[in-house]
Amino acid sequence: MRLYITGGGTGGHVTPGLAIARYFEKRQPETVIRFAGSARGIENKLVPREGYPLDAIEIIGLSRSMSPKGILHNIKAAKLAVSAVAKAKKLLKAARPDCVIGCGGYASFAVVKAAQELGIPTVLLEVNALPGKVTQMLAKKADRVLVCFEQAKKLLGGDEKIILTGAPVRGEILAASREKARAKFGLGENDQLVVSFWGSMGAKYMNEHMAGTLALECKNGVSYHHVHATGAAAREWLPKMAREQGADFENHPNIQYTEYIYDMADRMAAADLIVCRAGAATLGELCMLGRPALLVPSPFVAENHQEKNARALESAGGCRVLLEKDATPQKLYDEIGDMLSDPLRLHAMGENATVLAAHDASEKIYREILRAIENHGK
Ligand SMILES: CC(=O)N[C@H]1[C@@H](OP(=O)(O)OP(=O)(O)OC[C@H]2O[C@@H](n3ccc(=O)[nH]c3=O)[C@H](O)[C@@H]2O)O[C@H](CO)[C@@H](O)[C@@H]1O
Repeated sequence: MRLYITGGGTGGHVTPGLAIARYFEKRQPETVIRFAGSARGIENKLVPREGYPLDAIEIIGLSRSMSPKGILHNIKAAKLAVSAVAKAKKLLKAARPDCVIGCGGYASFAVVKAAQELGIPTVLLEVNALPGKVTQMLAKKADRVLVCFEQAKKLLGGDEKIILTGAPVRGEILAASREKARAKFGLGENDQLVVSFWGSMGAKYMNEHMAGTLALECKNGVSYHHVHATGAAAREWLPKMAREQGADFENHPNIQYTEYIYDMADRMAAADLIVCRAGAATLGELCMLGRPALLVPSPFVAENHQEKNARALESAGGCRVLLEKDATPQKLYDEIGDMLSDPLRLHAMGENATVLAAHDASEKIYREILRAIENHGK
């Protein structure tokens, strides 16, 4: 079996692909897997780390602006899309996959489009409640469209090749043990750990606020541990900004920052509270691990879909939602303190989150990919 998995730009389009790859290898160890992504996306860090070959596709997203600059950008994007499809065809002819799996992002558009033109079976995975543009454009010719929300199924027309599987969660998340993870980080029974990050890429505005929150924590000498992932863009300026506001990290070794949390499964499993955005992959992980969260949905995503994701978890009692406009440094600090002050309530919140976990998603996805290959062209 040969699979070609494509997706990228942000982690939310890469980690589900990696989860599918790992699960396929578990079920069919001889599977040969390649990835394709955009030339500059986060997949260039994440995919090689997992030991898979990654082909780069030169492609850029469309601008929503109708200014002369926006129009010029879109002309360039359209030209690149044409050459990206041609390049993807060459890559596919060399890789000869049995199926191409598209997990979203512009690079996946080029590869899935090329596969459809070459007559190779294609499966799309749409992790969001509101299907993205790439899914909308490619769904018609795909052999299967796998979705994670009922709402997405309806919005895509609801025909029988659109299948509700749930989001695949990385194997490390499924295997994580809270006890082992807490021992790994040297946490005692009464130690509390807060883990925060703003999606796979960081977020400028929320990172500015988190700098203030970290400064408040340092100044007030909080008793809990806090690890914040800045994302690549804020790696340099966030700690500087926090220091300017009085964060003396050296004297408060409990308060730490890092560019990216690579051992997220252990960090999440060990955490008493997770503070983050409401991207689909992240929410799937929170539910699978049953961890309580304070969610600050990004308001800058298509049709505000993160708030919809977050409200679904909130109505199950699995998180607290704080809108970005209200998430000042002081408010974040107060909410974190308030949530940690009631461990029983936090525990109940984590338990509530597990109700939304899609435990059999990977197996369902595996079977649908096999069916797509088997029934292709019939
Ligand atoms: C701003 C934006 O467009 N966000 C979208 C993007 O989010 P984003 O790329 O942030 O995606 P998700 O929240 O879905 O996934 C992030 C993934 O990165 C991991 N992670 C993150 C930070 C870190 O330091 N370490 C780490 O391992 C998380 O555990 C998770 O597995 O794709 C998602 C899936 O299409 C969408 O729902 C989001 O709305």
